[in-house]
Amino acid sequence: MPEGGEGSTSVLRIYRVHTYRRTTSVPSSNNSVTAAVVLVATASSKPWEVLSANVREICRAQRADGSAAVLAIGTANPANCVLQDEFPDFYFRATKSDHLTSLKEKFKRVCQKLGVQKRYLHHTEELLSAHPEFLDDSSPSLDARLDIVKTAVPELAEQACRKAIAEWGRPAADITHLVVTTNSGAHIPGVDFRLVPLLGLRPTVRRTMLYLNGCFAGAAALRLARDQAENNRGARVLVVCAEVTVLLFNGPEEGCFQTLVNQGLFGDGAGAVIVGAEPVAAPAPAERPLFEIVSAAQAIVPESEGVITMHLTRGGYGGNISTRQVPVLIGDNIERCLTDAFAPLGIIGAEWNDLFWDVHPGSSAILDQVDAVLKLKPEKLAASRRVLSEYGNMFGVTVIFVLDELRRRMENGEEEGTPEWGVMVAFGPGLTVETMVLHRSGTPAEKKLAEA
Ligand SMILES: CC(C)(COP(=O)(O)OP(=O)(O)OC[C@H]1O[C@@H](n2cnc3c(N)ncnc32)[C@H](O)[C@@H]1OP(=O)(O)O)[C@@H](O)C(=O)NCCC(=O)NCCSC(=O)CC(=O)O
Repeated sequence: MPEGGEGSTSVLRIYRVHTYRRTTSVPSSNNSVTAAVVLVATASSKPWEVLSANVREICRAQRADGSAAVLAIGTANPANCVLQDEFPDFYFRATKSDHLTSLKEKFKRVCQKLGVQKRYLHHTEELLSAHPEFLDDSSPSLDARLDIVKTAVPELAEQACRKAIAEWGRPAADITHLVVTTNSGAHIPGVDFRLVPLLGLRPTVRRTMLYLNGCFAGAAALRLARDQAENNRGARVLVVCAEVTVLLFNGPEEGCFQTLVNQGLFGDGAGAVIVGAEPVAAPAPAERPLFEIVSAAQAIVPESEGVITMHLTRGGYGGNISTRQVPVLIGDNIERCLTDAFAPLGIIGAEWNDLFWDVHPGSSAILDQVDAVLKLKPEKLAASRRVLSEYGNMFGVTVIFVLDELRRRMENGEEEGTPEWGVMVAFGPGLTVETMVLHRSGTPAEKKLAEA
């Protein structure tokens, strides 16, 4: 507030910082507006001077008081389910490569090592026979692949979002922000734009589209959503990650190990999460926080550029995953990343078995390495291993499935003595590591406090 001016003090103007009305059901702290700043000025003050002098208060009034929390989760997969045991036969038949007998045997061995039992894929044998150009990555096929994902990705994303919104229990029009990630596409306007009419979001919803963030995309989107929710009072952020890996599909080739890993590991799916701070009880149904997002960080592993790379080519995706190096580098760096994530919260020397874990299941070898380095009890990565086994590696979508699996296990009492605190860890291109400290909501201690 300005001090020491001449003349009498008067209320110059009330600036509405948020203008959500009660009818929108966006959380509000009074009947008409969520927050307002009353600017007081001397008679001689100019409005802009008053505004300048109050920037700090205006900004403060826009921020939420509590920490962001996951309020609902939804997941979806295409209908076409493939069993890992049957996949080598399908893959070599569909790509007319059955004559590559020793490569097929090697592929069978690799498929058994990845930790995957089952996956869902948009591409079927019919789709592949309609696109023989997809079998050879030197054939120009990018346009055809992009045409497929242009509709398939928004459709899959829509299914996951609808489930999250249904669980949340509020109208889609109450979503204020939308964060969408995919590696499957390169369109503008993108999936974010398509989802507005598909879901009945407001045309004023604030959209952010993240392309090509690899497997850390889900954690990155949640990190962004947390910042949005905490910096915009009343914000309800819909995060959706969706992948349709038809851009990655191509035929087997002697000497190209990368193709074998790509075809045996990755799956299609979508995961949606609604994030908001200060959950509200009215109007019913009350919002139910599942996990509070207490902190979020990202780090580049030193000298890792080139360990995981991806780019678009005329034949779909190009790029490289150094499959032998990735588990080793993750093992060498994970403890430091976790220590750095917990230190600002005052936790030094944490006992890793005291936490619950949502680790991106890049493959079995990666989870084994994390287990070994952190000396985790076998059940700690059970949710990550189950998702890898049932759905494959779905890039950034996977950590959302693991979060949903953790929630399901906690609600069903399958996680005896589940810890209150946990961590999400995701890996991706570079090598980049995302860490997110989570706090489970609705613990017995919290319930007791609420009842008192
Ligand atoms: C590829 C693996 C399954 C291989 O498993 P193992 O190492 O246990 O098995 P192994 O050594 O017996 O290898 C099995 C067969 O594959 C061959 N082989 C293994 N690695 C190879 C390589 N890099 N190049 C060529 N051949 C290779 C072996 O010679 C053997 O052949 P033979 O049987 O003929 O003797 C594993 O290393 C793994 O899971 N690596 C990590 C995968 C990964 O990077 N995931 C992250 C995805 S990316 C991600 O999640 C993030 C993102 O994309 O952003």
